Amino acid sequence: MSDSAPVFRIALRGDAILTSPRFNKGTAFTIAERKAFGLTGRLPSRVNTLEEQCKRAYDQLKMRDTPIRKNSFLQSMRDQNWVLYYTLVSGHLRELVPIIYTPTEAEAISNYSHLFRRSEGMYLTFIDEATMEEDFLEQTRERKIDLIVCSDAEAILGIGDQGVGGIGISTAKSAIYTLIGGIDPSKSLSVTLDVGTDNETLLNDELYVGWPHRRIRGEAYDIFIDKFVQLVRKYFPNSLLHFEDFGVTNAQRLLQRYRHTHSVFNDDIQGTGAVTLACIMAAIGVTKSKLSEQRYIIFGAGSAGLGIATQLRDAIASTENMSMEEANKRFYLIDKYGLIKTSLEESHVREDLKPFMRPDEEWEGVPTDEGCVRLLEVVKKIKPTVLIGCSTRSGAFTEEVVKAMAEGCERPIILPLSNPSALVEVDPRNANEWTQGRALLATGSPFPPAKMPHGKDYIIAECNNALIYPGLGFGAMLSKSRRMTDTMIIAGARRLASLSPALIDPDDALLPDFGDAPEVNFEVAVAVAEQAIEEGTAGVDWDKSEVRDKARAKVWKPVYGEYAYDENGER
Ligand SMILES: NC(=O)C1=CN([C@@H]2O[C@H](COP(=O)(O)OP(=O)(O)OC[C@H]3O[C@@H](n4cnc5c(N)ncnc54)[C@H](O)[C@@H]3O)[C@@H](O)[C@H]2O)C=CC1
Ligand SMILES: CC(=O)C(=O)O
Ligand SMILES: [Mg+2]
Repeated sequence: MSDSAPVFRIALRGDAILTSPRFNKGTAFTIAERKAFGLTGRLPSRVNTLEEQCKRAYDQLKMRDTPIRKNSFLQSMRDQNWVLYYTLVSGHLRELVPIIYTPTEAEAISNYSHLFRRSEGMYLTFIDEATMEEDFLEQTRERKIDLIVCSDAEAILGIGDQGVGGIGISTAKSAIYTLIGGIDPSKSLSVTLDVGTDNETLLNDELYVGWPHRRIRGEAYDIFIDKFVQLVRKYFPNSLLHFEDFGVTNAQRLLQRYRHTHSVFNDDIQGTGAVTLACIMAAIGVTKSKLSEQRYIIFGAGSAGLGIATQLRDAIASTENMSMEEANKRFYLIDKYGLIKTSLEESHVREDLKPFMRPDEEWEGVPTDEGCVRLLEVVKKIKPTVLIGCSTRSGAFTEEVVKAMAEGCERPIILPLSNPSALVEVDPRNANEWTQGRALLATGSPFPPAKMPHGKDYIIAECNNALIYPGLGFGAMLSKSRRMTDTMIIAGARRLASLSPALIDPDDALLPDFGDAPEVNFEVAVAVAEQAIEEGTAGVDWDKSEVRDKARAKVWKPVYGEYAYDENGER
């Protein structure tokens, strides 16, 4: 990964270059550059190094006393100077990722209209559908875009419909692509698809900055989304289109509709499935068992729950030579109406959940709550080895549930994945205590370590899709893959699992530390690109042995370039 300064010919002068986050260097502009770009009178005399700027910025950040104030400060820095922002956050990844991403970003998004200072990314609004192409081109003309992250904001993290505030998740996910995946920020685009909101608080808020209208659904919604996807395909046919936090009725449907014609990725389904698969592969390395030998309860059968079930099922079927039907039988999915089983009303079971439906006969005689078989009863009956939460239901894994599970297996694998932190199904420190340190744990948002009975810290791994999606995406972009295939995703998950600290010490974290996420994701990207080449989906004609060096050369690093003024240069 070369740190040598890139050279740019730039057509911006004066305030125009100072307000360009891509090219602004602030007090780091050299004397020669100040003269060439008309900046001498616009900057104080001293020229700072990037290191000095970072020190000053970090001191200023520390003066902000709450996570949300730190989040606003960092957002404003990102609007001003990308190199400084990404250098600062990269230097303090473990401390600052929770500020720019979950859990703090959830608070920023839910207060979006009140915290609003300036626009970021692209806002495509339903009422402006007629001019969508012009609006799209206004921001993308003459740009080379490799990555588009979009959200319609119907299911942001675990906090539901956030309307136009969804731009916050698109920009946060894009920033993580850069920080962890090494994607050049000038080649990514963050989009909110504002199709209205059903969030009453937002609809009644006079300061709401989005389109104050109920959410558009049905055919009109599909036409709007399709228009956007076709623009992406027309102008950036080789880009990766990342879908984030769509509602459960649209997420899987849109993925299936577009994944065969473009490189499309749904993070909540595929990214979450992949990171959870890696986490469980690491956990069964500790318990010395196979994926197919587990009994899985997935609590919360929405986008993430279905994505996890599907990813695990596919991995069992493909790596352990088992039929899909047989592999499906390892899973027990639970949603609001209890266990997904055959006699549940049709309206309570989405079509895509049907392969995982349990037969009624299996549950005869099991106590129900108005006909619903609840989590505790399922745990008691099937004695799960793996319990995964993606329900947004804080505290659902009660002491009784966790203890009942621990009675039935030596090392229960418990992954309460709901975000943000306040929605976690069980505080991992409680789960650790209730199982006398036997549980193998990971969460969706960061948590402090738990204590093992012998006094050692047990590090709670962060099983968040951000630990893998930047690498999956980078691997697909690097190999110019025409599709993001399931086998590419499994290759990335395997590589991540192989880096688990628990494989060396069973009492260590199930997944690598977030502080190591850039190196880890680099490995994931290499695995994905190698797989794309092997299976023929790659658009490059490299040999697999070349991938690592090609990837190194492509990683974007936050370093100031050397600038020369050129009226025909970049803007
Ligand atoms: N750790 C990670 O990487 C990820 C975590 N998540 C988290 O998972 C949660 C769910 O996200 P999505 O699947 O995108 O949302 P979703 O809305 O598609 O799914 C949530 C599901 O939970 C169900 N549910 C709600 N209350 C329940 C209850 N009392 N009992 C059982 N099920 C219940 C809902 O009916 C729905 O099917 C969120 O908190 C989200 O932040 C999502 C994606 C990635
Ligand atoms: C992590 C993530 O994608 C979510 O919570 O929705
Ligand atoms: Mg998400």
